[in-house]
Formats: sequence, C-alpha cells, structure tokens
Amino acid sequence: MTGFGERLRAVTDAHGRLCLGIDPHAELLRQWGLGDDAAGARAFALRALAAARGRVGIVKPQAAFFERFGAAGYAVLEEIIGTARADGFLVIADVKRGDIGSTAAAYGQAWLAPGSPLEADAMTAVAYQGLGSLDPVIELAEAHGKGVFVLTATSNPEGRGLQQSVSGSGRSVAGQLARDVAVRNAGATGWGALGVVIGATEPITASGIDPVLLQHTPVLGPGFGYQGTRLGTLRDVYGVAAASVIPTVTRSVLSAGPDGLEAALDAHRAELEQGAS
Ligand SMILES: O=c1ccn([C@@H]2O[C@H](COP(=O)(O)O)[C@@H](O)[C@H]2O)c(=O)[nH]1
Repeated sequence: MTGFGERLRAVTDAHGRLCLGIDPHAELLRQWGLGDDAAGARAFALRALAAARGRVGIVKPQAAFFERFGAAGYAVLEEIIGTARADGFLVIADVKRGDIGSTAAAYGQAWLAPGSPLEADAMTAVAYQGLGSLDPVIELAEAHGKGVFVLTATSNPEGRGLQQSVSGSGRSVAGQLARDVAVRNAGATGWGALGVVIGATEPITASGIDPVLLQHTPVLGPGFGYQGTRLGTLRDVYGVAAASVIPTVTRSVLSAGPDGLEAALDAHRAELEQGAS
C-alpha cells in the first residue's frame, strides 16, 4: 500500500501544490445565480471541480457548507467527494473532527475508511483533547494510505491567544503540537501521513513553531487569497518549511464566478510559482 505522504507527493509532482477549497457560501451561491440550497451547492461544486481539472490536483471541500442543508447537503458532499476521487483528485475533507479516542475512531471511519460513503483521502482534525486522542484516527489513516491534518496554528486571529500561550513544556501550544506531530513523522522517508494545519496569516515562527522540524510533515496552509496573504510570500511565512506547504485558496478563486474560475486558478498558480522560484 502506498502511504499518504507518497500519494500526496505524486499529486503535487504532477499538478503542483495548490489546493482549491470548495466552500458553497450563501453569498457565492447568490453571486453565481444559484439557489442557496443543496441543488445550488451541487452545481457550484461540480463547476468548481470542472475548472480544477488539469489545474490543481488537490481539492478541499469544507463540510460545513454542505451540512447547512442537512441530509440533502450530505448527499451532495458524498457525491462531490466521490466524483473528485474518481477524477483523480486527492480530496481533503475539511471537517475538523476530534473527541475522546473511541469517538475519534468513529470520525476516522466516517471520513477515511475504505468503502465509507464519505471516504476522502485525508481529513482535518482537532487535538484539543490531546494528540493521543487522535491515535485511532491516525492508525486508521496509516493502515489505508490516508492522511490527517491536525490544526496547529490557525489562520484566524482569535486562535492566537490560546495557540501561542506557553505550555508546561516551555513551548507554545502550537509549537509543542507541531513538534509532537513531527516526531511521529520522523521515520518517514518523504512526507508522513500526519500533517498540520498552519495558517498563512502570520509567520509561523510567531506561533513558536520551528520550521526546521517540518521536513517530513505536510502542512496545509489556509489564509492565502481572501484572508489577505499573497501566495508569492509563501517563503516569508513558512521559512524552510515552505517546501512542505500545500497552500489553499477558496473564496479568492470562487468569487471570480462560474465564468472566471479557470482564469482565477491560472493566476493563482502563476503567483505561487513565482513565489516558489
Ligand atoms: O486555520 C484555518 C483552518 C481552516 N480554514 C479553512 O480554509 C478555508 C479558507 O477559505 P478562504 O476562502 O480561502 O478564506 C475555509 O474552508 C476555512 O474553514 C481556515 O481558513 N483557517
């Protein structure tokens, strides 16, 4: 079985590292002339996938925007994840799940178990109950070539007080968590199956994260585009960890409307390439 890190590397080698978020916000559905309902979210997401084909290899549907529509929204999310995976996209389900271990295990089964209706390639998870509480999810992911991205330093400013506070170890909470994740990936030859989410809205060192540690840890990087950070500044934000970052853009592409998506994606890719060179 091919591990998640290797699968992620193959996709980024083929299509670049940019990840397109698929978030059917009510305002975007209106702007696109679609209903703010499950049918509108379906048309929106299918159009976004069509634009992404051949331009990016990774997509990140945000479950919240489908959950808004209850069972009908979940049916759409199932279809979108399945269609995207069948088309060869690597799908990161942005679900931000976490709980005591036995319940976390059920989240893992929902989003990562082969054959599950919502099976994705990776999911986002929350370690507020301790990184160890996610062990069942991480073990399930490793057994099936899947990935788990743990929120570490988020892009929203409200997270900083908690995430930058100094823990008993003398490190910031974010810095300690990043270190604990890196330790688990230490045996990997390339990227491991356990990633972190580190927002792009301020340099990662401000959160007490040592970028040198992240060589084997894939980093999901939201906060580019709509939240204000330019893709061209990737290196300034992540330092030596920049090579491990999967930068994510959502509203800054999707707000271009159904007829402007391809051009917006091409412009974002070009800006990322400039910054990476
Ligand atoms: O720290 C975080 C973690 C996750 N997100 C998610 O990423 C996208 C960002 O969308 P934009 O339109 O590019 O702002 C969204 O789904 C968030 O839930 C994040 O922004 N920050």
